[in-house]
Parts: sequence; structure tokens; C-alpha cells
Amino acid sequence: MISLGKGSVVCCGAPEIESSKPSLVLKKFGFMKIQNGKFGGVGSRFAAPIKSMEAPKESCVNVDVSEKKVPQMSTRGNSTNILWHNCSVEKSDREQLLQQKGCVIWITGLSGSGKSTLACALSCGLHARGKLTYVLDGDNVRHGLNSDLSFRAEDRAENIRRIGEVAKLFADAGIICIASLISPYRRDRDACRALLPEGEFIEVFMDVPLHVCESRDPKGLYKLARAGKITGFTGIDDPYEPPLKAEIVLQQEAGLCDSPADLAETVISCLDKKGYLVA
Ligand SMILES: Nc1ncnc2c1ncn2[C@@H]1O[C@H](COP(=O)(O)OS(=O)(=O)O)[C@@H](OP(=O)(O)O)[C@H]1O
Ligand SMILES: Nc1ncnc2c1ncn2[C@@H]1O[C@H](COP(=O)(O)OP(=O)(O)O)[C@@H](O)[C@H]1O
Repeated sequence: MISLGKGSVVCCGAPEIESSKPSLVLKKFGFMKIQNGKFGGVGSRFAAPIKSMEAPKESCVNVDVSEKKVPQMSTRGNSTNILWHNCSVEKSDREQLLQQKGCVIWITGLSGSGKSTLACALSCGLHARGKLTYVLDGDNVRHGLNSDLSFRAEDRAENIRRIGEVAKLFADAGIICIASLISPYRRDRDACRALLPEGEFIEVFMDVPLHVCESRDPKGLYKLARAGKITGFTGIDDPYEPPLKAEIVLQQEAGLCDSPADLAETVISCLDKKGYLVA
């Protein structure tokens, strides 16, 4: 049996880790269970990763200056002289542990189309099946990571780019990541799709007409936008570009709405068919 420890962040290079063995620190603070003298009932497959956790210095790049063996550095945006570092615990190992495949479910649609409700219903439905999910809701992420961003086009693009990158990390962790944000521009959504391997980005379009969303108006934002008290509101005086090739289109009309649980079931059966609910 494999025991998962408490949620934690291990920062190699932190004083606690450098002054002692990381494994002992994790154990001391109760983050991992020890079974058979090894972490989490590990088998041979996991011996190497745990060894590497115990020796942070091994994670340094070996640059043998005398023999001029200099690794190939890269540049990404303003980050120069950076080097990708691989870890021997891979995505497939995490997926094996979780018995699922990491992917991104990207829910897009107008404000009030039911994105957050579906994201939550989906997370509940998958959780009940023993699957690990995490919801990245536009509204919520704007409370922290993206609180510096407005609703101008370039800030929306940056909002979507950052959430796309975070979602990619979650998928790499083996988690079924549910991103729910308006993401009104096709180009930005397509850029997030391009971050992931083929098939791992599942776009769900909440195809709900503006008049239905506006009649729901749970936050009163459409009313404010119509009154000119909010400018640049999606669907009113800011564009929404519907997806052209979404994997799933959930159409709803006034009085003809499936329940959130039924909509979630549609998405779950798509995940099931695509093999994401097994390792
Ligand atoms: N101008 C404007 N346009 C659209 N939405 C607005 C605006 N100002 C505030 N809000 C609130 O912000 C929520 C949308 O945030 P997102 O991060 O999903 O938007 S975006 O993807 O960057 O376009 C959105 O939440 P949802 O209603 O859940 O979609 C609104 O509550
Ligand atoms: N499937 C549905 N059928 C009917 N009403 C819904 C459905 N999904 C959501 N709603 C309602 O629509 C409103 C907007 O839902 P919400 O999930 O907040 O949308 P969004 O995140 O897209 O802004 C809420 O009042 C919610 O209760």
C-alpha cells in the first residue's frame, strides 16, 4: 500500500533540508509515513527518487570547467542561461500512484454560463470516483496570483497564459486540472492548448446565449455593465470568441438546462472514453 503524506512543499536548499536529511525532516514534521523502513512502502521503482531527495547537492549541474563540458543553456523570454532539470520521478510514476492521467479540462464561456458550477460538480463527481482534481477558477486565481491583472485585453491574455502554465504543472503532477475562466479570446486558449501534449487539453464550451447568462446575473454584473458602471464587460462591450473545435460543447437554453451533475457526467464519460480515469 502506498501512503500519501500531508500536502506540503519541499524547498531544496531551505535551511531545514540542508542541515539534515530531507527524509528525516519530512518524517519529523509528519509529512510522510514510513513503511518497511522506506517511505510510503516504496518499491524498487521509487528507490532512486527518494535517494535524490536525500542528496540535494546531486541536483546541482555538474559543470566540469577543466574539461569544458558545459551544458546547453536556454533562454525563455527574459530568463537567460537557464537549464532544464529532470527528475527521475516522472509524470507516469505520479499517474501510476494516482491511478489516473493528468490532463487539463478547460471550461470557457460567458460570465453566468455556469463555468464555476460545472467545475465544482465535476470536481465532486471525480472525487467521488477516487480521482484527484484541482479547480483553477478565474475569479479565485484573480484573488491571489493574478490580482495584479485587470480586464484589459492584454491583462486577460496574461491571466490566461499564467493559468495555462499552472494548469500544465498540475497535469504534469498527474492531477485532473479543471480551469474555469471566461478566456474570451481564441488565440489565448489555443496557446494554452499548445502547451500540452496532443489530447491532454480538453476544451469545454459553455454554449449559453447571452440573454440566458444575463437573466441569471447572480453577481449583478450585467446590470452594472448595461448601466455603464462597468466597462469592457465580456458579451456587452468586450468580445467573446466561441471555440471552433471544442472537445465538448454544452448547449443550454432558457428552460432547457441540464443539471450541473448531468453536465459533469457528460464530461466524466468523455474522460473515461479517452482513458484518463486509469493510469
Ligand atoms: N469586465 C469584466 N468582464 C468579465 N468578467 C468580469 C469583468 N469584471 C469583473 N469580472 C468578473 O471576473 C470574472 C472573470 O474572470 P476571468 O479571469 O475568468 O476572466 S478572463 O478569462 O480573464 O476574461 C467574472 O466571473 P464569472 O462570472 O465567474 O465568469 C466576473 O465575476
Ligand atoms: N446547469 C445549470 N442550470 C441552471 N442554472 C445554472 C446551471 N449552472 C449554473 N447555473 C446558475 O447560473 C449562475 C451562474 O453560474 P456560475 O457557475 O457562477 O457561472 P460562471 O462561473 O460562468 O459565471 C448561478 O446562479 C448558477 O446557480
